[in-house]
Amino acid sequence: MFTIKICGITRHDDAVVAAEAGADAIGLNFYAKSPRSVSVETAMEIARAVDGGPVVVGVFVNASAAEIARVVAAVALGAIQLHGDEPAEFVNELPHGVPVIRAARIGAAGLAEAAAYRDACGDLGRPLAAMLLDASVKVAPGEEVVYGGSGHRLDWPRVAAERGVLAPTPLILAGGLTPVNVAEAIAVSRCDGVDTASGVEVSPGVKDQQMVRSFIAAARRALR
Ligand SMILES: O=C(O)c1ccccc1NCC(=O)[C@H](O)[C@H](O)COP(=O)(O)O
Repeated sequence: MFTIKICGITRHDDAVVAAEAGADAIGLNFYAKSPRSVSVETAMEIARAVDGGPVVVGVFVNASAAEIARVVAAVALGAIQLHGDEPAEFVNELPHGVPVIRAARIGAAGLAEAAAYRDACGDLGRPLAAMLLDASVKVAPGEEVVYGGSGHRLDWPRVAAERGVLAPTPLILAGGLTPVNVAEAIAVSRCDGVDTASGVEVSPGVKDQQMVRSFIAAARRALR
């Protein structure tokens, strides 16, 4: 569905730079606790700025189906990224005709859990458009779960070794990707696409526009 996604964009100009540099998708984050969260009004403005360009993906963490439907309609999102603890059955409550990407935080158990989730969505008649593989971050008891944007890397060789269990679902590698490591990440993991948030930033939600351009160019070369 897409191969290069720049996530956590909060500024109109960063979205335009990503689009002009050839991003296939941009991610707008609607999780209020994220430093990259945007209001629906800002999201509408950003989506208008890149109209006809990259797919605009809405990132949600444990939002209600009604809330997601409201945002999808207002912002004309091209895809929904579930990045929380939503069960597989939840996909059936989402607006029809909008592709769903599941973010799976990959820990010690590897990709098997993600494959079971993917299969359950298929059985429900709502196959996933892609699976986004993100890092799982250990937190101390009582601390907030880190759902995403952690800058932590996955075990790329392990992803490559286990990716077959998720075939033929497209795999988007995320977690700690930067302009410097993205080519190696693609070569080693053999994923179909890549996603980055913190790896191209000056500060959370503020993209370094040169890093965005470099990331996209390096990823594009490596994905050829
Ligand atoms: O970026 C966030 O702050 C975030 C918070 C909660 C859920 C998801 C979030 N980001 C979603 C993404 O798709 C990120 O690009 C992905 O987690 C990778 O982040 P990073 O390691 O910073 O590149």
